[in-house]
Amino acid sequence: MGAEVLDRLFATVQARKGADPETSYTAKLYSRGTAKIAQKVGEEAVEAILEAVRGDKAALAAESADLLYHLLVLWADLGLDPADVWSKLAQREGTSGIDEKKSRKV
Ligand SMILES: N=c1c2ncn([C@@H]3O[C@H](COP(=O)(O)OP(=O)(O)OP(=O)(O)O)[C@@H](O)[C@H]3O)c2ncn1[C@@H]1O[C@H](COP(=O)(O)O)[C@@H](O)[C@H]1O
Repeated sequence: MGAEVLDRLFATVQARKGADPETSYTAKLYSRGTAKIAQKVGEEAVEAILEAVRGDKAALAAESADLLYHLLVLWADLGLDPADVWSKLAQREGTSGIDEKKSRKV
């Protein structure tokens, strides 16, 4: 169900372009600009990391949802299609991160 939820959420945040920042948090983010949205992604990542280190799985799930939402808003703001990210992940399937890193070192 994960990818479907993300695709639906992306369609929703995409549809918020041009919406009223008074009634839509997503529209408020767009109105604040790319740098602010990127900063929010960083803040939510730090909050997720802190909950992970604390070992609080419920809080980590909530912060991870905040992080993914803000990341999708950042993609939409920049016109990045989530399909491009999904295909990157698909290309990497079956390639160990250890092997990939070795292939980058000469
Ligand atoms: N998934 C989310 C989602 N996750 C988190 N948030 C909001 O993200 C904000 C994060 O809290 P913060 O305290 O960091 O934000 P803040 O108080 O505004 O802080 P600053 O921006 O001032 O730093 C909260 O207002 C949350 O409600 C979300 N807001 C919206 N969505 C989805 O986006 C859809 C469209 O939302 P609207 O654009 O508001 O209609 C919703 O139906 C949801 O599906």
